[in-house]
Amino acid sequence: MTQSAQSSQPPGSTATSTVTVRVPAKVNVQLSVGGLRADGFHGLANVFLAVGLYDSISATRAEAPLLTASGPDAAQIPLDDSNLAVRAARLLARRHGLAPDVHLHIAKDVPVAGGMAGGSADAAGALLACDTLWETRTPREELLELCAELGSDVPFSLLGGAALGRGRGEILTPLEVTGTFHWVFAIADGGLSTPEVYRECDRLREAAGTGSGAASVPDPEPAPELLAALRAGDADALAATLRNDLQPAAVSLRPALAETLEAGVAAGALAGLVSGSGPTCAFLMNDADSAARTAQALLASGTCRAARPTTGPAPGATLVRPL
Ligand SMILES: C[C@](O)(CO)[C@H](O)COP(=O)(O)OP(=O)(O)OC[C@H]1O[C@@H](n2ccc(N)nc2=O)[C@H](O)[C@@H]1O
Ligand SMILES: Nc1ncnc2c1ncn2[C@@H]1O[C@H](COP(=O)(O)OP(=O)(O)OP(=O)(O)O)[C@@H](O)[C@H]1O
Repeated sequence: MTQSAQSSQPPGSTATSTVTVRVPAKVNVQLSVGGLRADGFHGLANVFLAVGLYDSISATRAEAPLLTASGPDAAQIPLDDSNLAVRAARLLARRHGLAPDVHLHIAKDVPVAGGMAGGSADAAGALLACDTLWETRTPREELLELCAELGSDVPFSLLGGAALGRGRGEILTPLEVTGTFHWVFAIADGGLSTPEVYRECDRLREAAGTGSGAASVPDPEPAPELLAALRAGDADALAATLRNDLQPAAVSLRPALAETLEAGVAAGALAGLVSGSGPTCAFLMNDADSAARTAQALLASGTCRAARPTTGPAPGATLVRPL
């Protein structure tokens, strides 16, 4: 699997032999991080919101496995067997005793290593696309279990909307949301490694003398005011309760993020926070007009590479071809 392509359609695809799935990015409106567990993960109270930046994953029957990618940042993703979409296709094929002979094509729009679960989106998309192409009809619960095997964020990429993630983030409870929240995402040059950001979080906790183990960090809980703000569709109340325990670690590894966060708030955001493990910064806005203005001001501030206005919640992995 070592080929890249620049077109948005997989080469050689035909209308009948290709399945395409669209999958959203996410922002964590609450990311409360518990102590480091014995298995190397952290217990979380993780409130996910899917937002309107999407990757599209196409699956086409092929004689042998092949992966291609397109989009401005496609060169940043691995095209070998470490790609999460490839791992997803192999996992599903193994589950059903099939050969993983499929051409996967990723049309990439979610920032790479940006804290917006782009790789997870591709994994969830590949699972759904291959399950449809191969007519394996895997029950939803089983698909969610396969997602969890691939990564902590992957089940949410399949589900979309808004959800509380417990455990390491993979145990999901859908959440009620009223209306639409407006956001601007400030995309940085270069990514941050998720395990490194968690390690930095532990290091900062140790340095502060609070300890980083499961015995010393209280079990994280979702904030009732934040869940109420989502239920009510109240952007001001949500802005007052946004929280990301990984933010100090992301800013410690990338101090320039402090300037991006300041620039967004100075440009009219209700509040800003680092998205997940960063370095993308997320700004909650009042409406679409202020989102467009703030995106322009952020770009002009020179504190980010790109600024994208969008909304959430967005639907989870969705079949877009064939309809
Ligand atoms: C930061 C978030 O994006 C917030 O939603 C997620 O917690 C990260 O989820 P992800 O990228 O799917 O992460 P995984 O692929 O499951 O794990 C990658 C690495 O991140 C760290 N990790 C991840 C999830 C978690 N609850 N605790 C962790 O400490 C571990 O070092 C793990 O080896
Ligand atoms: N399909 C994929 N798309 C992007 N990155 C991938 C993919 N498959 C594997 N990777 C690897 O995973 C790393 C993390 O990429 P990803 O874009 O998922 O980060 P992220 O959005 O910060 O993740 P998260 O928010 O879930 O922690 C990349 O640096 C890349 O090496």
